[in-house]
Amino acid sequence: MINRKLPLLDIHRHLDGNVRAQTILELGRQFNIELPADTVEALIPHVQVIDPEPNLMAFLQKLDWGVTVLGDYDACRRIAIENIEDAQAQGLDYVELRFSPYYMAQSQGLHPEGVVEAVVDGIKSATKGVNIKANLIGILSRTYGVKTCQKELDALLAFKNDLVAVDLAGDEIGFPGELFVEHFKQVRNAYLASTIHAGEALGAPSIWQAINELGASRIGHGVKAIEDPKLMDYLRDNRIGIESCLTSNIQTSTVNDLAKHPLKQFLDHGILACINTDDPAVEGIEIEYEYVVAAPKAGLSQVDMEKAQANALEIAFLSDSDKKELSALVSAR
Ligand SMILES: O=c1[nH]cnc2c1ncn2[C@@H]1O[C@H](CO)[C@@H](O)[C@H]1O
Ligand SMILES: [Zn+2]
Repeated sequence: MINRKLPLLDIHRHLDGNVRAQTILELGRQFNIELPADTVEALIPHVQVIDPEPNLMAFLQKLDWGVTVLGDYDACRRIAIENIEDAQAQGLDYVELRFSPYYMAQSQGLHPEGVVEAVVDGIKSATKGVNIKANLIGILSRTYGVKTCQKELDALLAFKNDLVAVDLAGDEIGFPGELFVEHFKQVRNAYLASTIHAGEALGAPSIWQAINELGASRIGHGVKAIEDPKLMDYLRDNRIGIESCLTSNIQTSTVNDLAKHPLKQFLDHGILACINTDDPAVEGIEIEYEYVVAAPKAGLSQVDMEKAQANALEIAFLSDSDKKELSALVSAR
């Protein structure tokens, strides 16, 4: 269960993997984009994973309608605002929302920089005067290749003051981290942190590469760390956090049974691992489901879940004073 006396965070949540089905329908109509269905019920199987997909890439296809309907910058702003509304409705105190401006821009010919501007603007306006804090992480969608990722990075760096980190997501097997060393040099030079999707589709060497060559201070998924005892020690000793996403790992067939998910072992080893959603609308889950249903199935006790909640705050891209403030706010409620 979620302990409401502790701050509730989701620090691995894709804004563009979390577009409401109703919004996809409405934007489809607004921009005359033909959708595979014209009711929410009939659209669900096209935009949501129902049974586990055979692999990561099959899972990722389910995100596509959510960005295909982004016909203008206001549509991008709208989904950013709705992401804050939904996170707040879930009782989240703090979210790190990540998004790929090129992925959001490409279908309808928008400019990635305009997309970043619209998302930043939407998040700023939606978080004013409400009880939720949010930060943005920019994504390089590796599936589009090295050159496109450079353009995507340029668009993100134009708004570097509005971001806390840069991530690398998409096809880990087809576009391994080795291709993106130059990109993450620029990320470091811009004084931004990096968190990298690694050890999800590839093994432990991909996690070592993310740390040593891309400068990752956190790892998205990191499931395969369990295969390398030296890496397990390294993650613990260097306080490199793991953003676990339990249901996502089942739906991508990264793990075939929650009882075999390594999160419990990460926690027992003293690694700063935490519980997150990934792409909630696409997965048909929310943060509460991860704590109430998925985490117990993965063998976590109440104490483990509270540890995971505390770890999320520990590794969040927030200053120490912001972390203290968040804790104080929550314990006073
Ligand atoms: O679980 C995941 N693993 C790897 N990449 C992902 C995952 N979920 C979403 N994306 C990728 O993130 C970008 C949109 O934010 C897209 O590139 C999408 O394919
Ligand atoms: Zn992810």
